[in-house]
Amino acid sequence: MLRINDFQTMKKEGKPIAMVTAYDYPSAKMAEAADVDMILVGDSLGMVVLGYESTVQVTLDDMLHHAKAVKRGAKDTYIVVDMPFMSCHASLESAVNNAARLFRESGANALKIEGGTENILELTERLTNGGIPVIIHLGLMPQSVNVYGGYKVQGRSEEAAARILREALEAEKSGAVGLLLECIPEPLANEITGKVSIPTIGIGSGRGCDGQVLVYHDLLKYGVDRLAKFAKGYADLNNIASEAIGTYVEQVKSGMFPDDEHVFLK
Ligand SMILES: Nc1nc(=O)c2c([nH]1)NC[C@@H]1CN(c3ccc(C(=O)N[C@@H](CCC(=O)O)C(=O)O)cc3)CN21
Ligand SMILES: CC(C)C(=O)C(=O)O
Ligand SMILES: [Mg+2]
Repeated sequence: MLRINDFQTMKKEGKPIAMVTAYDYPSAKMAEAADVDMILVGDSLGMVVLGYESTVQVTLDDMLHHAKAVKRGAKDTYIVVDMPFMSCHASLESAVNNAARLFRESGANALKIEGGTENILELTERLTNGGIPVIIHLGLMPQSVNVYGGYKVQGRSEEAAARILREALEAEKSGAVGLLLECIPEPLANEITGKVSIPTIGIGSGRGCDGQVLVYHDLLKYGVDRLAKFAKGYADLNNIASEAIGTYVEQVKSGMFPDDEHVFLK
């Protein structure tokens, strides 16, 4: 299994980091078999696995349930788990307790937290001091979709770009072991990547990040109807799955299944 210092070395040597999300035992096994460098148990599971409108509905117990399954499927891959909606905002004390529980019970290698506010950076310092590696998620933070009024590229204005750059530098100072940059313009992601010594993993943030992450169900076109501009489908499991299930239904109805091969004759 790769460790956090390996990812720093990959950054230094210009070797891209490949990360994919996984949410359960089979997706984790597939990701590990494909030799991904890191798995993210993303709170996007609320949307692509549970069918919620956004990630806002996802709870700490949901994250634990899925993260444990991922860990069982990928025992030898670096696993990052998302802190879900509002789990870090009630108070520093409850945030520390929530993070400690998710980290301890999931067996994750690091936690990812959305936000670069002073409170989140203070939390990052506390968790780091306590032994929990933190990845800070900046740019488009899906848990704030109701504040933005939609999933929109962030950091397009000069002021917003300057703020995100400052948050990135402060996150590094607070001890964050990595940055997740979501949906920011490529030049801003490149500037951040050049100015921090911790690895940047991008989604919708261009070619210059130290690594890339894609949502499993987007990568495989599985259960999602429409891909965002930045996502790339490398397979079409929607068609494969619906054709296979359709054939099964036809064969049951026509009496073709089960056949001799699939019954116990005695
Ligand atoms: N299936 C899936 N893939 C994801 O990458 C993903 C999720 N779900 N759920 C949680 C968040 C939400 N994400 C999203 C979803 C949509 C856009 C989107 O449609 N963006 C517009 C940008 C419009 C603009 O501001 O110019 C796009 O056209 O891509 C972006 C990020 C990323 N995450
Ligand atoms: C989109 C990625 C970065 C994420 O946070 C998730 O999958 O939840
Ligand atoms: Mg997430």
